[in-house]
Amino acid sequence: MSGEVLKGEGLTVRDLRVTFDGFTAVDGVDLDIRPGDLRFLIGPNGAGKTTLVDAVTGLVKATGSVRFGGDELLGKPVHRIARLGIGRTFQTATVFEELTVLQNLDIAAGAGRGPLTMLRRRTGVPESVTKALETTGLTELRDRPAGVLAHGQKQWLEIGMLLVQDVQLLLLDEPVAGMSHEEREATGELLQRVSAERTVVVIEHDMDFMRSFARSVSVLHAGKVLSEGTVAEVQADAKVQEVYLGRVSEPEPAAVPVAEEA
Ligand SMILES: Nc1ncnc2c1ncn2[C@@H]1O[C@H](COP(=O)(O)OP(=O)(O)OP(=O)(O)O)[C@@H](O)[C@H]1O
Repeated sequence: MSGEVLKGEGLTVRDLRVTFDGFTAVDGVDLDIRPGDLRFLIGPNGAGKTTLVDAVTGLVKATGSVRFGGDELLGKPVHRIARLGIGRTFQTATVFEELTVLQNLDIAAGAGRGPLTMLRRRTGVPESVTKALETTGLTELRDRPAGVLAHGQKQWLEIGMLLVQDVQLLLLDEPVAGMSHEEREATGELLQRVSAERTVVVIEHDMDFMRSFARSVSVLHAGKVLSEGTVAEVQADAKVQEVYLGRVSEPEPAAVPVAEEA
């Protein structure tokens, strides 16, 4: 890097393991995600991507080590991990539909603050909220109820709610699922802007979206990291082609007759 100092903290995962009733869903994962990265986690269904994010955010028990900045996250409860500047979105948006965009952001900005501070802040729109509206492109829609927003706009609002909490590590679960092409492009550009100052990890199945916007990629398979690197590097990896990416160039299933069992 050219000596520039990126804001944000890196994520270091070592020998992470998550077991459900004897089944190992995450099986010794190591990850080094540097500050300012836009890392995509890809892999077939059941590879362990969501479980990995659950472990980082404290939703499931894990062994090994997950360090963010100077702090060990494993063993800490969910709310303490959140307070260290780690936030996530889920596959379905979780905004307050009856409240306006502004109110949703305002509530998120007030998270963790006392009622007196909240009252004092009522007089104006906090700068962090104004900035989040601009970053997410929702300024014009600030007084609309979140429930009337398009699917993509709700996802951007959720990302905005993480920004106003000054989250330094954003973990996003399939942020472009169900979005139109235009919404995907806008989301990719949003994530690039966000990751200029923070660290962003995206679980994704959309390979076109990954190719267009990932700065780095980790491929998970059966709970392990199968491959890691730039988009070009993982695409060129024969192991990846075999278990995952190769599928996109395979003939349609209909064109492959399935042999009848004798
Ligand atoms: N709470 C749970 N109890 C038991 N098994 C679980 C639990 N959560 C996940 N698993 C299993 O762990 C494995 C990894 O699941 P996970 O959801 O992390 O995969 P994923 O890579 O995110 O898949 P997808 O792309 O389909 O979301 C799967 O086999 C899943 O069935």
